[in-house]
Amino acid sequence: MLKSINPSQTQAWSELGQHAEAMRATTIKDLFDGDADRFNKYSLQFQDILFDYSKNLINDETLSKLLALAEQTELKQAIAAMFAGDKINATENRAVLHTALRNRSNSEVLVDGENVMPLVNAELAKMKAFCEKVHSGAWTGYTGKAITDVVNIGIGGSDLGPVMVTESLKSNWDKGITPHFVSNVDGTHIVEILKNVDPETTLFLIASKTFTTQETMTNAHSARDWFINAAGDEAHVAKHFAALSTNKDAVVDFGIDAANMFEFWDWVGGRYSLWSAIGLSIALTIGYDRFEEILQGAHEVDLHLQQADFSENVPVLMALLGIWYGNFFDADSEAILPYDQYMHRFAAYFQQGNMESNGKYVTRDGDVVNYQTGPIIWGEPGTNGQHAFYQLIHQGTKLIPCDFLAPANSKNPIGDHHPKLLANFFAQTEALAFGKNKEQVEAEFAAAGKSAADVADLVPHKVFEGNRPTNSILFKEMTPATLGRLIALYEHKIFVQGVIWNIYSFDQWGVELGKQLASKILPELDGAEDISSHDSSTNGLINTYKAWRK
Ligand SMILES: O=P(O)(O)OC[C@H]1O[C@H](O)[C@H](O)[C@@H](O)[C@@H]1O
Repeated sequence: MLKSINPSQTQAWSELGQHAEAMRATTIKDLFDGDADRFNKYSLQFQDILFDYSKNLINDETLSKLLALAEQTELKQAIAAMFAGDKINATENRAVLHTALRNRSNSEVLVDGENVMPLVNAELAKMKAFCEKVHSGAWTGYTGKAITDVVNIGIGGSDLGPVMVTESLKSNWDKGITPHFVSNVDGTHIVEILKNVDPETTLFLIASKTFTTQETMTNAHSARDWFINAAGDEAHVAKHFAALSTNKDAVVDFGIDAANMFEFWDWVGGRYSLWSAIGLSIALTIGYDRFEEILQGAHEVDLHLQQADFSENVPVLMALLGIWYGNFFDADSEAILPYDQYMHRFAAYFQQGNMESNGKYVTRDGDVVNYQTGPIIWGEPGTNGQHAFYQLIHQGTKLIPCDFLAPANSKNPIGDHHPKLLANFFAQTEALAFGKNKEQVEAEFAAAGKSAADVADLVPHKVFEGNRPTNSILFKEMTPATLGRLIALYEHKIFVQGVIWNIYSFDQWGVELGKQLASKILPELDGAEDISSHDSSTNGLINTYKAWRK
């Protein structure tokens, strides 16, 4: 159990409040003007990743107060508790040990007195053996052909991680396997995927921690029906369906052989499960060895979180910077902007990671918080975002701290695409921080031969205030280990923030009510009679749907 400490009652919090007032009087530009060494001071290199946080509205005093907040909210103890297998997910009475899944040191990790590493290692060995069979062609479909396509059927944490990782590592798809992902209960999703795969050479992975999720079970049954219809015999299911789950009974009830089940455990949260059997679609697509490299990269970050001084601890600094803006400057969202087309689902992945973890309004004591918790996360790959929503980041009325991410080396270095891409990354962070003041705008007009009087009306529209904070995360190139590191950095940022905000980051009760109401409404959609059991809006929507449906 984590101790309940209200961060807003700490000494550090009130000092940060006063300090934030003082910092409003300065700008990022002033801070750079006053310190030629600012980049060296406020950037860190972790393995092949450069984390530059110098373009933030912070100074040494800010950092020392933020670090004091981490201390006063007992972050160190919370980190130790998580890695030790304490049941820090108290509302579900569970340990939080996605870190054990990637514990490459194989040191003992105890849950209820039992070392879980033998379980983790056995499951990894099973995944490895399975990948080898599929890749070598030893595992065949019902007509003796090798597998060419893998369809992962899952949603939320059983979908977003595998989608994001396989996409990010697309340059490593060299095992002859094409992955597909079906998540939405909208029939369109599975129908469109099934159009492109051949039952003889397709393997379905039914990915669900609980194996009860409505969307996944519905899609799994439709896939099974489609397959049996083509194969003509239920006995062939064994060669084409595997399950990734914690719920053996439900897997067997569904008709999947327990031998084709890859297991994980209740101490792995869904949105932290790509490191587990849920990662099987990743391992099948890029190869098991590369999957292990992802685990290795994440493990390095796990050690860094535990061992590095907080002042040099990348996920801790990321978390503290988020708290600085969210709690002391009222920022309510953060943008994640990867300048890497392969990372196009990275922000979407961390929408679940952040918003399901830290979208909580009660403290660990059950009291309503008196401060902001988790931010809204959003983002698209650069440069597309630049031509869509950056206007608001540059000149809107909202403060939006942004993370810019990019590889120094492209997997597709054609022509001058990559220098152009990175020039945009660097230019955007520069523009956001330093802006363009009135004098600069006027000087530009003057240089173009325009008189001050003629352009006076236009000048305010062309002024960029700047002072928009960004983090820059530059890495050498996208490799499986690098991706593992990047994901783990963001995961631990979320954890650190949840600790400081005194909330439970590893449950997700907020998604339950909608599910319950949907299962109540589903039978009401049968038949033609009008419904009157809800409020007038819900009744009106249901009854109009019934009247309109063909
Ligand atoms: O893996 P499953 O049990 O099917 O759960 C899939 C997803 O659905 C739930 O509603 C949760 O909100 C998610 O955290 C979870 O990842």
